[in-house]
Amino acid sequence: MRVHRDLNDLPDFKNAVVTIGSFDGVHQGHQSIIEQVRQIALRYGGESVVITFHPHPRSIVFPKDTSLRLITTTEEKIELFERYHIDHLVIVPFTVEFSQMSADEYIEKFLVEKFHPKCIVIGYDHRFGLSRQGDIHYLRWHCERFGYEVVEIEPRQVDDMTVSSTKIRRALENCEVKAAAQLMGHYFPLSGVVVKGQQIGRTLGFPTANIELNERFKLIPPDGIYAVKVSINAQQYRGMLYMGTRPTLKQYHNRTIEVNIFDFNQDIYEQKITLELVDFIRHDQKYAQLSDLAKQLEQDKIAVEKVLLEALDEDLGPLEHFPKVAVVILNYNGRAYLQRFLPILFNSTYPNLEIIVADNASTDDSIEFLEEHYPQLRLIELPENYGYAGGYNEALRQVSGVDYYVLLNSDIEVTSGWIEPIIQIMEKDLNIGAVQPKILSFAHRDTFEYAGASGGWLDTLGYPFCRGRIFAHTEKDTGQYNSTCEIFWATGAALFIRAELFHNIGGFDQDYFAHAEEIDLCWRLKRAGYKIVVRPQSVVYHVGGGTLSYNTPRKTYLNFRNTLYTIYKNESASKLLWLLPLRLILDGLAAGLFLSQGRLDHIRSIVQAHWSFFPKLPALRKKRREAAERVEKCRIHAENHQGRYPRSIAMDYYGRRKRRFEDL
Ligand SMILES: Cc1cc2nc3c(=O)[nH]c(=O)nc-3n(C[C@H](O)[C@H](O)[C@H](O)COP(=O)(O)O)c2cc1C
Ligand SMILES: Nc1ncnc2c1ncn2[C@@H]1O[C@H](COP(=O)(O)OP(=O)(O)O)[C@@H](O)[C@H]1O
Repeated sequence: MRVHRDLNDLPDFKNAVVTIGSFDGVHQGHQSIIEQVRQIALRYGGESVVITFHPHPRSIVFPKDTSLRLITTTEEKIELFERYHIDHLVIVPFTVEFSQMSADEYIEKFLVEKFHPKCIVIGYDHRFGLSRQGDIHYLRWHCERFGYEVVEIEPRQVDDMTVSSTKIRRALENCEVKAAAQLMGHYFPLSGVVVKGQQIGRTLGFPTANIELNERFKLIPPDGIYAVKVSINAQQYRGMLYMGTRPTLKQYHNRTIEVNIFDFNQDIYEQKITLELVDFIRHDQKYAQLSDLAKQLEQDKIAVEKVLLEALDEDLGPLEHFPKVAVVILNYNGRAYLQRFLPILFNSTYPNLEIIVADNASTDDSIEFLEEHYPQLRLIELPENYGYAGGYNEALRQVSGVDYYVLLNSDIEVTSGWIEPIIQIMEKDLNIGAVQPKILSFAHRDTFEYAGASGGWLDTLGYPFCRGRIFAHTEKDTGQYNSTCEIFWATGAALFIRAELFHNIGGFDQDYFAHAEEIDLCWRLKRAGYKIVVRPQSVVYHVGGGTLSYNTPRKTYLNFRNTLYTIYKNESASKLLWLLPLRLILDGLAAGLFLSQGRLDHIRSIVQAHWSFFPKLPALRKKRREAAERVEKCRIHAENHQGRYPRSIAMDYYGRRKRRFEDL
């Protein structure tokens, strides 16, 4: 798009198809006019031209009227028009002199002489020239003489636009920036220049770039805190916006507009900054002390992070390119599953996909089956059964040149478009390390599946549970956990992870053999500052218990031992001092539960688990140190605690009878 601001320096437009207006907000009504202009231009082989004015004509014609409120400044309109692919934007300098042109002069000296239009697209209410003499009829009256065509925008469309502008203004005045965005077809923009403030922000741990607006008529939503997207120098960031009089500060009470930008640390004084308001978080408030405000800011940040992640769902356009994805199934005697589920996997719509089966030394006829029926599939034959952790480590070492790994259990039925929504979000946010889809039960298709459900959480004592499954209680899926959000761990049953990151963070810990190794892997990623996310737009069905059926003594052993490993490797030293002894007691209680059920071999499993952990503690210190080194090597931010439940899930489940995740 070319922007012209000087009427004496316009190009020779080719078959110009022109529309004229103030286009405040460049909302959906305006967008449909722009689309009409583009279509007509296409028909004539001409150029699309939007003419608008700066400053706003009303501010010149009625200089004493200060009630004017604009949704968008001229600079913001330029950025928005850019998105809608017009060829030329002409910003006419609106002066008293310009306003005094007669309707005839406006047509002849301005429209015809400057633009030589082939077509003028205009609504019934458009007026021009001194005292608003000219209208669409007048324009039509002259069309033969000047050789242009007039296309009238449907009256209903014009009226809808007026209604829409009013609704947008009202929504913005009521803090409803999300509703305004829906009406506009884009977020409400707020732009200006970063100026110096009182330098208090940095002392609170939240530096805030103070913004000076450059349009006195700009409509500003009410004071409060908003989740925003931030653009500086064509770079996108996320942040939280504050607008208010800072009642907490004793000495300053001027209204400020300031933004704390996440994951950002640059001096940007005097630079241009544009915000897009995604959602309202809370109203301005007075705090007794600055330390209380700082605590509140921590909470605000969590709320804003959540809102921005959810907003991603609506923002994501189609994928522009398709990074290479390798789905790697680790198979152990799963021929029946391969036969059943591979054809469905091959129906995946994602275009840049390699499907690999790594065989963990199966003793059934898996290999023969694959060689006969899937010669196109890459088969990695492992010499022995390394378990889940070791099997994947070995196999993935042999899978290079791909951007993403998808670790998929053999007993999963995918859905055709299951890959795209996940790659979309991982491409958009580089801070996301791993993602899981929504995991439903293969047998009871409206119910979450035990392993993973709609995302993994971890309680304060290190007990995992899921959004949709707590202990043995799995919930029905009624869409209650359909939002994309951060979690603590993503299930290894269907785990999307950046390929390079998998290796850099050290892959799985092979000592686990199987069970809960993904929690350890995800925890390391979280410690390095990465996000783990569930993307419920992607759905898969899991048979479950496929390789290691639930409730076997072996599984109990691995479960208890591996949980101890995970805690010991990842928890802070000070917390371990009380947590490990407490776990001993709690595991003792679990043993009591097994005793009451007469399942003595499970008690033996717990004893074995402890026996293979506690005496080995000195040796395990090396493991802990190595994990910490890996974490430091991969660090992108401070440790990410999202998805860590601050209470005991057992207390809430058994004591407070909380069965559903949404009741926690
Ligand atoms: C997300 C966010 C929320 C805020 N909420 C409040 C608030 O409720 N009450 C208040 O007095 N100040 C609030 N502040 C403003 C702080 O007082 C402000 O950041 C501080 O005065 C720093 O100003 P400075 O940039 O001029 O140094 C908030 C700031 C941010 C970034
Ligand atoms: N994460 C960040 N968010 C906002 N501003 C930041 C950030 N990191 C560094 N800055 C810089 O610090 C300034 C804000 O710091 P602050 O102590 O609030 O000072 P001031 O009162 O002058 O705004 C910004 O103008 C910007 O130049």
